[in-house]
This record gives sequence, C-alpha cells and structure tokens, in this order.
Amino acid sequence: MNYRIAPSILSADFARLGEEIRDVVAAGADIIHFDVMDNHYVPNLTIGPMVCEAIRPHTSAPIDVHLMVKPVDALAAMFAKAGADIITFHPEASEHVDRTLGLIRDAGCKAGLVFNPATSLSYLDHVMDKVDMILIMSVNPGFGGQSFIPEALNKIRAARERIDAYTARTGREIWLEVDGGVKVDNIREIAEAGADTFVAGSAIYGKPDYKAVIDAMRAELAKAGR
Ligand SMILES: O=C(CO)[C@H](O)[C@H](O)COP(=O)(O)O
Ligand SMILES: [Fe+2]
Repeated sequence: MNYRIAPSILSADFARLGEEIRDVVAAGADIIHFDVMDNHYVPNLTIGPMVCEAIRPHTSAPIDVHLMVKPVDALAAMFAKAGADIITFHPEASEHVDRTLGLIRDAGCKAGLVFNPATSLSYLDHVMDKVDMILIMSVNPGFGGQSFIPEALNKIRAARERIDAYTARTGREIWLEVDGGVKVDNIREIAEAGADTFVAGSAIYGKPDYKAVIDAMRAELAKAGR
C-alpha cells in the first residue's frame, strides 16, 4: 500500500510558513494540507488563495486545499489559479455538487468531497466518476488539535468498500484521506480501516522534530495489515 502523509499547515508557525513547509517536506511529508476556513461554514478564519500562491514556489509537493467555505465555486477557481493540486469541499456547502467537481477538474486539479462526522456518504452515489479523493473528517471541522472521533473508523471502512468496488469496475484509483486527530498511536488503526492518506497537523507541527514524528508514523503504517 502506498501511504501518504499530509501535514496540515494549520498548526504551523504562520510567521515562518515557507520555512515550515520546506522543513516538513524535508522531513518526509508527501503532501501539504492547506485548511481554508471562512468564519461562515465553520467558526474560524484562516488563509486564502493569496497565501497558496505565496507558498507555491516553496515546494513541489502537491498542495491539498481543504475548503471549509460556503459558497464554494468562486474560491475553488481562485485556488486552482493559485497553484493548488487537489481541492476538496464539503458537499452540503455546494448548491450543485456535480458542477463544482467538474469546475475543479476543468481547472486542472484533482477534486474531492469531504464528509463531516454526521454527513452521509450517499453524496457519492452519482458522482464517483468525478471524484479523485474522498476525505473523511474524524473531527468536526474548524479547529486543529481536536480528538479523533472513533465512529469515523466505520465511515472509513464504508468509504473503502465503495472505492474498492468502483476501482474493480473501472480500474480508476480514488484516494481515501482522513483528517482530524491523527497521531502516531492511532494511524495504524486508521490505515487498517482503509485510509491511504493521513492529515496530521498538531501531531507533527506540535513537536520539535518533524522527521521523528513522520518516521514513527511510517513505522506504524509498515505494521498495518493492509
Ligand atoms: O481540517 C481540519 C480542521 O477542520 C484540520 O486539517 C485538522 O483538524 C488537522 O489538525 P489536527 O491534526 O491537529 O487534528
Ligand atoms: Fe483539513
């Protein structure tokens, strides 16, 4: 299994963002997770397309933009222009989910849907052909440093079943990402439930030695029975 680790810059030192991104990639990160909060869809306010554009020259790692915003479409287009590689959004925040997925892909990015703890996976029913990534939230969105909600494991298993059935039928791969409360001590269990891409903010940026944390996560993933 090809596992990917995606540090969330939500927990980075924003005063030294370029350096924080270079450091985490040097420490072995595969993807940069970029949390966008609008103080409307979620009760917090973070960073926008100008910051994405500013960090783009600092890394060749894919930038994974997690949009916690409503409405979605105009900002998705701005992030595609600002250098994002992957753009995910919450389906209940879009008026027209199929159109938003198409808009992101037409702009040259991978597109994904994000599922809050209480959001049904049935949003996937008619759009799998336009989805490149499924992101399961294991916390309620809005803040870093929250505890992993164990019920998310069942949701991850259900999403894995959908993806495997789809891939068997079409041959096309869809990534399964998990976001919220991912740590060294639970990453193996999350992988065994079916995830292949792991967002970790406070677990990585909250420790002084990023490489030690990422190495420990990879050592746990190597033990996963998938
Ligand atoms: O989308 C998010 C919150 O809405 C963040 O990506 C997530 O919470 C990462 O932080 P941590 O690993 O500290 O839980
Ligand atoms: Fe996120």
